[in-house]
Amino acid sequence: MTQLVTTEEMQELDQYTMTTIGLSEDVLIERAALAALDVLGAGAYDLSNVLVLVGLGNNGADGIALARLLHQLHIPVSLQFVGNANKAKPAVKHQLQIAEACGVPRSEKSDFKQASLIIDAIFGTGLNKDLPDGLQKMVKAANHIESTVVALDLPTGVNGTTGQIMGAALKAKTTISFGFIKAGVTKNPGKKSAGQVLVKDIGIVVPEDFQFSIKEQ
Ligand SMILES: NC(=O)C1=CN([C@@H]2O[C@H](COP(=O)(O)OP(=O)(O)OC[C@H]3O[C@@H](n4cnc5c(N)ncnc54)[C@H](O)[C@@H]3O)[C@@H](O)[C@H]2O)[C@@H](O)CC1
Ligand SMILES: [K+]
Repeated sequence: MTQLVTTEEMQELDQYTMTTIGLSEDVLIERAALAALDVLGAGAYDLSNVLVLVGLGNNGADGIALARLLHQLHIPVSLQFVGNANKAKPAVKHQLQIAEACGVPRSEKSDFKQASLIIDAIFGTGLNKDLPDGLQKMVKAANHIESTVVALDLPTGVNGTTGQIMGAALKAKTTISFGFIKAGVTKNPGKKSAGQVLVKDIGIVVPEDFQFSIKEQ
């Protein structure tokens, strides 16, 4: 049996875990990154040149932490920001400081053809409007050359609740869902963008009286 969630429910559970239970945001980010590392380390991916595409919210923070973990294992990895890093959320800036201190390389221009694997850490459950035009173009270019993409939590551009495509969506080989599978990756067209969907525990706590809006499947 699998419990699906809407993005609103996932955000509520993230908040409950942080504010009521007291597990820090950094711990959740580190666990998300470790969970993704677990998947990548299982041997199904070419890790010879990993490119992590990073957005300005916590999905990006997960990606930066993952890049650091890969770098510390001597796996060739570089980080590329999508958007202006100065406008990033505090968690992203914090992860970036740590990554820089550890010497994780940053790349300014995307060369999708060079990458053996692209990690999509641009948008997750926070996506609430269509992708900006420039990002739509970038997503389409990446899809066009059929890069191997592993999406963190959700493929960028997929509405996590409805499965709708918000302008354009990255086509992933695998989507690693943190905590719970978001309903949007079980409904087309989001399902097609998500590829194989895996779910990984990151320590999210569910209140006893919590009512999920979707029945277990
Ligand atoms: N406690 C938490 O909140 C946790 C979050 N985690 C990760 O963080 C993700 C959610 O993070 P965020 O809520 O920061 O959101 P995202 O990182 O998905 O998005 C970042 C922000 O971009 C803005 N935005 C939305 N749509 C946009 C658009 N079309 N164009 C431009 N800007 C747009 C929103 O303000 C949004 O908060 C999850 O999917 C998961 O990967 C995990 O690290 C676990 C813990
Ligand atoms: K993502």
